[in-house]
Amino acid sequence: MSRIPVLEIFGPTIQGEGMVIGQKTMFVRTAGCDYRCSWCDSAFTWDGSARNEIKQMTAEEIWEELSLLGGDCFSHVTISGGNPALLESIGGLIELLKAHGIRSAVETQGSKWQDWLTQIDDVTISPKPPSSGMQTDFDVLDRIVANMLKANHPGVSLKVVVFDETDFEYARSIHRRYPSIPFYLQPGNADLVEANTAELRVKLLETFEWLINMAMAAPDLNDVKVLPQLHALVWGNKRGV
Ligand SMILES: C[S@@+](CC[C@H](N)C(=O)[O-])C[C@H]1O[C@@H](n2cnc3c(N)ncnc32)[C@H](O)[C@@H]1O
Ligand SMILES: Nc1nc2[nH]cc(C(=O)O)c2c(=O)[nH]1
Ligand code: SF4
Ligand SMILES: [Mg+2]
Repeated sequence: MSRIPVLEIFGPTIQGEGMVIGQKTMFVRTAGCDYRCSWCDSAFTWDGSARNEIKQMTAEEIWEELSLLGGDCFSHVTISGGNPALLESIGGLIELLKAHGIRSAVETQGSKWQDWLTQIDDVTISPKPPSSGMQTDFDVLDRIVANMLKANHPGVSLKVVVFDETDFEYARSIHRRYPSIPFYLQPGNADLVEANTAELRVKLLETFEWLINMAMAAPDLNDVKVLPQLHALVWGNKRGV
């Protein structure tokens, strides 16, 4: 039985980002990432700081935990990380969720392909802009987008986090490269240590407003959706929400 390294299972909560923002959902967060984004808000999934919390779980064990936590108050599960697309074993979990009538979503950066991606209802691909310190492998990203288009997948979107003007230009180039994919812009949270949510909200709303203004002035982004991290506005930098 192939296992999945799980760092946290939480919910029900709302999806705070992107294409299904506001959707009531459970979260399964896997351990491990092939990237090391400078501003990663989930660095504990890969920096070793939470290594003692990683549980190697079967799909059935994950389902049990989801049921225990969510009872009958959920019909949607979001898989995030880390990078869940590192794990072939997620395929079995998706099948099990489907068998229970549960819809699924995934958050991934578009650096790895898995066949199970086509089985997910809401697929968010989030290529990383220059401020992350990461470099996009466009051969891989092109192939992932092409595979999703070939599968006629109805629920795929691109979401780019933007911290500065260089990131904004990168985001534009992503939209230009894949014009048929619904495109989302998300302001970066630059203060991952602020424990005072009221103070964090002010900063997050300022960067949200900056990003709205940038997008409104860009004629090549007339179809873009600009969204804040809703969960950060509500719960701040708290983990497991
Ligand atoms: C923690 S990542 C996990 C999934 C996958 N590794 C990825 O990056 O898409 C989930 C989402 O959070 C976003 N994110 C991470 N750190 C952030 C930050 N400081 N501010 C805004 N968004 C952030 C990522 O860009 C991604 O869209
Ligand atoms: N509520 C909530 N929404 C989210 N959307 C993406 C998240 C993530 O960390 O992948 C996330 C998260 O951690 N919490
Ligand atoms: S790709 Fe996602 S999980 Fe990995 S370091 Fe970047 S933001 Fe964090
Ligand atoms: Mg998050």
